Amino acid sequence: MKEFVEYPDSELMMLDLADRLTAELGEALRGNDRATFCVPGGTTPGPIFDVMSEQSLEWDRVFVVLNDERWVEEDSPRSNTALLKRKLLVSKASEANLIPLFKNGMAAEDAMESLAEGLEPHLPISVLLLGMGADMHTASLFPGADNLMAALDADAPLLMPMRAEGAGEPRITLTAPVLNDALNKHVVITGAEKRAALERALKLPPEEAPISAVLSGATVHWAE
Ligand SMILES: O=C1O[C@H](COP(=O)(O)O)[C@@H](O)[C@H](O)[C@H]1O
Repeated sequence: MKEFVEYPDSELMMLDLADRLTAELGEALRGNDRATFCVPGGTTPGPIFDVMSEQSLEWDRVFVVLNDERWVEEDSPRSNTALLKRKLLVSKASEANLIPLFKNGMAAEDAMESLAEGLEPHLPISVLLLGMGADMHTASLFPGADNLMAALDADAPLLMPMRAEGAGEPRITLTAPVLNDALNKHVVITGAEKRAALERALKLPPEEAPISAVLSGATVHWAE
């Protein structure tokens, strides 16, 4: 891990982190014609998205992709794509471009190739924000998942389908090498349980604690 930043409260963390991510995207756009912003789903990042969506940036040059998607249709409350469309891709950020990680009416395994083709031109990721579950999963790299070892491999493809007991539905995830190639890497976590899980993960191999596979060079942001 590069740095562990502890904030007095989660509201302040979300505001500070939003500013930092927007600044890093701005920096990426100064040197390139476009930037790729890779973000988590789940319950944590909503307040960051709320702030960022109102911030001034050349959003039409930003390409947004999820770390992972739950293989459910967009009308499901579990859809990470729906969260993005509701929280980030609104207001000023409605100009940003979404790189899809879901295809209606197809199995994850069958959609993998065409979704990877859509992602490939936008790599490496300019700015990566990851979340983490209390079980030490990040993206959809779950402990005990069927394709975990393949997704951690340095030669992994860009995307992999993933099924795990703790995951609920089938998943699709960016793999560890794609996440690790990101030019700026952040992890956001809240609460004592996740902080304890992160501390445990630092002593465990990635097959037991997948978050530990992507911590190198990452700044971890924590608040109660
Ligand atoms: O299922 C998922 O979980 C993680 C963590 O979610 P949270 O609700 O505990 O914040 C998330 O980072 C990932 O993108 C998501 O698909």
